[in-house]
Amino acid sequence: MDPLFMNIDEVNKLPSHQFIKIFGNIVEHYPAAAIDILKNRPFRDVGDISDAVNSYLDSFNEHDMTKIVQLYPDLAGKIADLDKLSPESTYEQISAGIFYISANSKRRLICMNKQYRAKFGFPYIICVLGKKNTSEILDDMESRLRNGNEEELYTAIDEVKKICRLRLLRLIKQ
Ligand SMILES: NC(=O)NC1NC(=O)NC1=O
Repeated sequence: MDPLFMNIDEVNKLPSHQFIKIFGNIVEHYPAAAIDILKNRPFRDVGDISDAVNSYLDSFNEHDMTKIVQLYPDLAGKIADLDKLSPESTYEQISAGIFYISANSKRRLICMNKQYRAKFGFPYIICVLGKKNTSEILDDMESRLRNGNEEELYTAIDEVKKICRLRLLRLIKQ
């Protein structure tokens, strides 16, 4: 997602197809979120759009929440290695230094990614922008691996919401 700063009036006036094109990856690989929140226009500000996305996600049952979190790529996973991440994820993972972690940290990350997927059935998700360093992420992953299934699904959805908000902030002028 190239930074494209629009103000809120411009967002409110976008033709629907353009709105969906621009906001179609606010929830990773899930343009249905952008289509759904269209009905909430006009928005007052970024917070208002973010609230609309959050309410949309909160309306899901656990089965559908699981489908959403399964759409996210692993941190430093195969998709990243193949350079096939979405532009948004690429920006986030590069900015957070995930692309440049040491070989040791990468081994630890890959190993915990595997354990996490095996336990929960979806990838470990954390909003990486704003994290101090990769050890903060690795420590969080280690601790979340001890969570129960339901608690972890809601934690993952909370991280999806944070990622959405930061994606919106990259698009809309405050
Ligand atoms: N798995 C995971 O956390 N992925 C991500 N986190 C984030 O902030 N951007 C991502 O692609």
